[in-house]
Amino acid sequence: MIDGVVIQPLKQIIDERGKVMHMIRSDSPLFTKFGEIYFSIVNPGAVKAWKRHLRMTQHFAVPVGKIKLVIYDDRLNSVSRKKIEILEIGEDNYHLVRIPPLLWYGFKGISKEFALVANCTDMPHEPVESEHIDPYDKKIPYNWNSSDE
Ligand SMILES: Cc1cn([C@H]2C[C@H](O)[C@@H](COP(=O)(O)OP(=O)(O)O[C@H]3O[C@H](C)C(=O)[C@H](O)[C@H]3O)O2)c(=O)[nH]c1=O
Repeated sequence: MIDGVVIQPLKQIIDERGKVMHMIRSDSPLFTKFGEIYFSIVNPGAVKAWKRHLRMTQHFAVPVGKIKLVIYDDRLNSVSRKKIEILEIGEDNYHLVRIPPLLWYGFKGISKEFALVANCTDMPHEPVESEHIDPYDKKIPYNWNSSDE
């Protein structure tokens, strides 16, 4: 596991009318501070990568569809430096994932229909505190065309 990444199963309360899907609450040990909640839609097969936030901690949940979420640690003094974490999360494997600042991450839509990524952050979005590199940049040892088998 990459140092600082937390993966927590989330509850779904299902009945004949639909369901309630938990995400995060202020008395959760994962919660620090509220910044913003926004949603990212990922089309099937689309890759949104690589991104890195300098100050923002993010909490992802995917209540619709499914994504492959890949996180890469190249933090200089990290105990998990050079480690890659590959997770498949979505409505059928419903989890909250905390991504601390300074980790590279990206995700790919792997469901038949679009996936919806809900992101609860500890600060409002600021374009200057995030960095982006090409999904196929050799700096990150992961191939988005890989089946990960
Ligand atoms: C988040 C945001 C984005 N934008 C603009 C910037 C781009 O021109 C466009 C698409 O943004 P981006 O390519 O970053 O979208 P996603 O790939 O869905 O990523 C977003 O949602 C995932 C989950 C992340 O983790 C990112 O940090 C977050 O930016 O919207 C804004 O103008 N305001 C905003 O608050």
